[in-house]
Amino acid sequence: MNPKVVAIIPAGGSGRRMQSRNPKQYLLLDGKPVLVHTLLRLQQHSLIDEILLVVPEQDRSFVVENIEKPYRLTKIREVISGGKERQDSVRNGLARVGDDCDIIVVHDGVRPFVAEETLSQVIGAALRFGAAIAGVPVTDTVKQSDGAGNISRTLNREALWLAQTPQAFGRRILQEAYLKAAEEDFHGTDDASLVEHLGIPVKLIPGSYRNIKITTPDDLVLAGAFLKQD
Ligand SMILES: Nc1ccn([C@@H]2O[C@H](COP(=O)(O)OP(=O)(O)OP(=O)(O)O)[C@@H](O)[C@H]2O)c(=O)n1
Ligand SMILES: C[C@](O)(CO)[C@H](O)COP(=O)(O)O
Repeated sequence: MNPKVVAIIPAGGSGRRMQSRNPKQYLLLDGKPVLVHTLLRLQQHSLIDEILLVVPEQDRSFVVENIEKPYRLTKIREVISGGKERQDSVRNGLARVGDDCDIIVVHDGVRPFVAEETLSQVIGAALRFGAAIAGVPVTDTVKQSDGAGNISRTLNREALWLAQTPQAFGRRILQEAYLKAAEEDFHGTDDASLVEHLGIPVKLIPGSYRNIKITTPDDLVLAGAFLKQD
């Protein structure tokens, strides 16, 4: 039997660094909200069975009426209220995952350029090894600051990667990681950090430099250029 794959899409942020009136997940790219671009990529992926979409609590009905229904996002099983931090939003999504799920894929609602191939490879590696994320090698030289405006050391770039989403995990592994994080008040900026905290190895799958997270106004300019090329 095929494994059941559920995608949790955290889109519950307010986009402070974008400094726009509307949260960045609703800003238009080529006439469609950023979040719709992202969701269509997951909707169209043959390995993804269900989507749990997490949005700001006050936006749930807006998202159902203006995103889920008009764009026929039929894989969305539930639109869930987000929490204060990204980790809280993913936790709310995780609470709605059924026991029949084998693999959970977490993917930021604001990474609209995720490639089909990246999703396939990350899901495949999670099936084989239990935990896998997409990432790209660092291309700049990385300095550690001493916190007072000086460099304390230069890190070895050979070993450094930028973590992206998608990040995929066996269901029980991610549930256990979130449980331990709650018990120990552990906070991470991605889901893999929580699994690493469990002591479980996580595979790094080379992704794409195009899989940007829309974070600042400059990212929207870049996204517009990528769309023109597609
Ligand atoms: N409480 C939160 C915060 C973030 N996210 C989601 O997690 C993803 C990555 O977060 P980020 O880029 O930091 O989004 P924001 O928190 O909205 O941005 P900022 O930090 O600039 O406020 C986004 O899809 C965002 O909507 C979420 O679901 N719930
Ligand atoms: C999960 C993530 O996209 C991996 O790079 C990133 O850590 C999210 O960070 P943010 O500060 O919530 O944007």
